[in-house]
This record gives sequence, structure tokens and C-alpha cells, in this order.
Amino acid sequence: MSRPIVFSGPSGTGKSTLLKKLFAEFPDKFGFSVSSTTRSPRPGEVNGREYNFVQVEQFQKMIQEGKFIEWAQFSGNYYGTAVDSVKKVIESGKVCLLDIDMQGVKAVKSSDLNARFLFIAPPSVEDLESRLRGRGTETEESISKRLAAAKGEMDFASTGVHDKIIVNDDLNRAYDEMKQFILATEK
Ligand SMILES: Nc1ncnc2c1ncn2[C@@H]1O[C@H](COP(=O)(O)OP(=O)(O)OP(=O)(O)O)[C@@H](O)[C@H]1O
Repeated sequence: MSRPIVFSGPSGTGKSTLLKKLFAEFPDKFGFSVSSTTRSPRPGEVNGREYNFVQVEQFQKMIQEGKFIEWAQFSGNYYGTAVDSVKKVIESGKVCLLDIDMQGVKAVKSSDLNARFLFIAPPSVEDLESRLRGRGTETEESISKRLAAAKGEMDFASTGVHDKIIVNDDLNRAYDEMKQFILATEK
């Protein structure tokens, strides 16, 4: 059974960019867990494929029972990553990748998932800010929030809880370092 690999790091540090490269190079080797949600399926969405669609009562019960690595509420609906969804990916023979925040990292650490933890750090806070601006997806308020949260993530990483910290300065160099860590993990 392969060990899940947890990606964390400040918003805008390049996690999605690195993961996208990894999926492009190894289309069948890795998988993401299917999230759970209480929102209604949209046309064409299949239960267990896009999301696990669950009733509010069931979702709340799962929260109570500690079944989620992380969960949140957006516009009146619950969304979360269940430990069981990660196990499903592992059972399918793929290496499960998780992109989660500090709270999620703590939850995975206290689960039985036996994960390995990778922290993607920005070269500097200034670089992080310019990447967030450059991405063009955030309001000023959202940028400030993400930069404040970044400080918490970096402080957390400085306590040595991750197996590896990669500075995403040059994308290809960071990618190679990440790949080396991930492929070594499988042995
Ligand atoms: N090594 C790099 N050098 C310069 N720019 C980069 C590098 N890596 C990523 N970027 C750019 O930085 C921006 C943020 O990257 P990305 O969206 O991958 O971050 P993220 O960590 O996934 O953020 P979030 O947690 O908010 O999803 C993107 O516009 C991306 O193209």
C-alpha cells in the first residue's frame, strides 16, 4: 500500500502548478480523493466521481465522528475530505495526493493514513505576494488574508513537522526535487 503524500504551503506558493505538472507526466500513477459535499449534484455529476453527495445530517454526523481530514462551509453547503475517500484511492493502487492546509496536516498526522508531508515554500513573502497578484484570481482583501495565513503556515513549517521543505523558486528545479521525494516515497 502506498503512502499518501500531503502537499501544504501558503496559498500562491505553487502547489497546484507543481501538481499539474506531476499529473501531466504521470497520468495514471496518482490520484486525488473525492470530496464530500451537501450541495445538490449538477447535471452530469455522478455520485462518487465529482463528489460524494451526502445529506446535511449525515455530514454533521461525520464531523462529530471525526471522519474528515478537513471540512468547511461555503455558501450554505458543507465540503470536506473524508479519511475513507483517501483510503479508497490507496486501495485502487494509486498514490493519493492531498493538497491541504495546516489544520488538515495536523488531522492527517493524527490519523492512521501513514502519510508523508511535503511543504512548498515561496522564495520570499514578496514573491508570494506578487504570485498571488499575478494569478489575478484574488481581491485585495483575499490577498491580505492569504498573506496573513501564510505566516502561520511558515511558522508551522519551521517547527520541523514536514518530511521535506521545497522552495519553489525555479519551477523546474523545484519540480525535480519534488519528484525525487515522491518517487523515493513509494519504495
Ligand atoms: N516557480 C514559480 N515561479 C514563478 N511563478 C510561479 C512558480 N510556481 C507557480 N507560479 C505562479 O504562482 C501563482 C500561484 O501558483 P498556484 O496557483 O499553483 O499556487 P497554490 O499554492 O496552488 O495556491 P492555492 O493554495 O491558493 O491554490 C500562479 O500564477 C503560478 O503560475
